[in-house]
Amino acid sequence: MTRPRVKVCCIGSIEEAKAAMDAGASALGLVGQMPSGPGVIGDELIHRIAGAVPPPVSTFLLTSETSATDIIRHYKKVYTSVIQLVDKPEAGAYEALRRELPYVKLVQVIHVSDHNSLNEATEAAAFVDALLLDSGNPGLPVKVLGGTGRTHNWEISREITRSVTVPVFLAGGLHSGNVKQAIEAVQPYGLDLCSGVRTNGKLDAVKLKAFFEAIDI
Ligand SMILES: O=C(O)c1ccccc1NCC(=O)[C@H](O)[C@H](O)COP(=O)(O)O
Repeated sequence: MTRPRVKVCCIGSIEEAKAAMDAGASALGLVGQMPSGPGVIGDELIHRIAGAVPPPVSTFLLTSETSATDIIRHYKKVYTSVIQLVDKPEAGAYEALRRELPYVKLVQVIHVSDHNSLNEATEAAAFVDALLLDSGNPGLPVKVLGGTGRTHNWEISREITRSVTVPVFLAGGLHSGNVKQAIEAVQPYGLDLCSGVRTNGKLDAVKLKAFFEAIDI
């Protein structure tokens, strides 16, 4: 089994970006305005961090916008290499994003809850460069779109990775103690995590090292 790529999310400073890259991260997540969650930073800071990251490492803007116009407006404040859509986009948005931003990679988050998530994933996979399976709940009065620290049903996630041809990242409650089991269960292309490598909201070098050691297979 090859080692999955790792995206360290909720990066809050250039120092955190460097620490994550030094530990072995292939990608960094930069969380824009969200209805809730612990990892949100301002667009000006996202732009600065993205500008400081060298080319082999991807920078993901996490946006909760759902219309193409608003997603493009958000992107044009930060200029990351990837846009991660954490909510379901409006009809026609993927096509408009491809037309307007043909050089930007798109990642769609699927909040895995039940077997409908498989349909949602296969539909989205036709339009994007990768999927990211997470544990949020967009159905709540105040939407929860990530950063929950909770795992979800990995059997459904495994079904999704088997069914789609695009790369799949697994997220939601991953940490050094459960990541090996998660890789075996889901066999994802990549892993994404936020709270599992943080203490009191700050990136924790000890947890980060333990996480990369745990996936050193
Ligand atoms: O962290 C947030 O505030 C957040 C809010 C809304 C969407 C995404 C958010 N975080 C970024 C991520 O994509 C996390 O890496 C992912 O949800 C996994 O988080 P965790 O379960 O804490 O590892």
